[in-house]
Amino acid sequence: MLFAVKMDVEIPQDLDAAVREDLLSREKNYCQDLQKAGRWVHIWRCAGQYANLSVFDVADNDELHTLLWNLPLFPYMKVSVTPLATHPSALDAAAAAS
Ligand SMILES: O=C(O)CC1=CCC(=O)O1
Repeated sequence: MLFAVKMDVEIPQDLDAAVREDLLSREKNYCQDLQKAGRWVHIWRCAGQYANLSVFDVADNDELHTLLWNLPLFPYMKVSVTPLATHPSALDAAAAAS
């Protein structure tokens, strides 16, 4: 199942710099591990925002919830989830088949 997920990041300005760097490092590793596993299939920066628009390919809502809940930055994010369905005009074979 495909989900579009928008993550708006709001890290407090007064968060300790070392804690911030550790969070960002763990977030990057977590994200890249999920990309390698084929779960996190797109991540795009939303231009002009400290936010990303991502696409996840997961078994179900529960798997998505677990992946999002375990994001190191989760406590500092607003997350919105949109389930995706096939668009009838899509040329992309992978999109049409899913
Ligand atoms: O910078 C962001 O958009 C937050 C984020 C999610 C995964 C990652 O590596 O950074």
